[in-house]
Amino acid sequence: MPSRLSDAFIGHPVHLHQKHLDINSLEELPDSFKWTQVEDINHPITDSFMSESVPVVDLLHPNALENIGQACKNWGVFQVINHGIPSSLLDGVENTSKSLFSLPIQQKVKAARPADGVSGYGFARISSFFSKLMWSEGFTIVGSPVEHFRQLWPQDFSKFCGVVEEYQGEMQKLAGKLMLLMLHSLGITKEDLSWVGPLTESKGGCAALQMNHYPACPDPDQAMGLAAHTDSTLFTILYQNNTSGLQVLKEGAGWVTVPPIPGALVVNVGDLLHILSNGLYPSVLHRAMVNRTKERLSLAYLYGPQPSVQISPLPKLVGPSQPPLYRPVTWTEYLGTKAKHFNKALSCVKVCAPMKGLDANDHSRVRVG
Ligand SMILES: O=C(O)CCC(=O)C(=O)O
Ligand SMILES: [Fe+2]
Repeated sequence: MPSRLSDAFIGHPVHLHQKHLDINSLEELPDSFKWTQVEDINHPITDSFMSESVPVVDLLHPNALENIGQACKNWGVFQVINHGIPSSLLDGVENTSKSLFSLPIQQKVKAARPADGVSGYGFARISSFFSKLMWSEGFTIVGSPVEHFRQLWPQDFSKFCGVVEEYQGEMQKLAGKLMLLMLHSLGITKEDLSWVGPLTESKGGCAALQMNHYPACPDPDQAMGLAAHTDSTLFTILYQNNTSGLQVLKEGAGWVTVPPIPGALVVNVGDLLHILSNGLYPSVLHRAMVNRTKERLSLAYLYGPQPSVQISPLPKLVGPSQPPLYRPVTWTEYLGTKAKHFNKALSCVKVCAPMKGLDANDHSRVRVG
């Protein structure tokens, strides 16, 4: 049973049909990047008149706990302010990411992610589920970035490593804090769950840092930055630069843009928290759109438990009238299911059908190309 996150990916190699094409140098959108309604999913795009917006939670507000609970339940996503991460560190990590993606492609591919690996430069892992290509490039870091950064910047890798390591440390602390708040909002304490105590300690959680770059795109209306998906995490903490592009799907409202707020971080519920909460906190479907004139950067801190811990609906949340909807799975096992079934993975670990009609949070209706 793998105990390290990187080992959990080894059994699920990804073979992408988009090799090392440099999208930064393209002046026209090739047909292979043109998405139509068929490749996209069958939900309307909201117009600018929509009245609903993703909640903003102030972590220092006396009602923070209640607001987090409401946001997770109604949206599966919120933006957090007053989170304690210094803005100088956010700027530092944004600049590191900008420097990385500005490198010539020949340099970036020296740190390419291997087919059976998780760390390194490459296109989105989910690309293999779609017939069209996505207008983005990424760099994934699990554990120390030092090996890859030495390949990228043989002379001055250490200053970039320093920034990323500091960011990972701060994210780990914030994730632990948010994990406890989310559990408390469900009426759970860390004494109720044996694996949560160690998880929220300084080196307890497991995480990957995913840097995403969406270059300015000659034809943004036909392109897709990152196709609709849910994250296979407990939750994700995302920093986005000042270019909008992230959208979340809200039942009844369609795609809603998550506007960049200076210094704020986006927190979205992932599939494992969905399972843990027995579907009470829905894993939110999201995607990234692109821009004609501005490049966009985002940094997703993908947070989860120790890979071999069994995740199942919390005993306090199930009972005769609320049967457990999901069977126990480890993160490793779930990543395998996701690698095979993508947006149908949650349905694959479901044990019984919901009482009435379709489960609103079941994304298996999403078309995957
Ligand atoms: O770029 C974004 O806003 C979204 C990134 C994302 O969803 C991911 O990395 O999983
Ligand atoms: Fe995501």
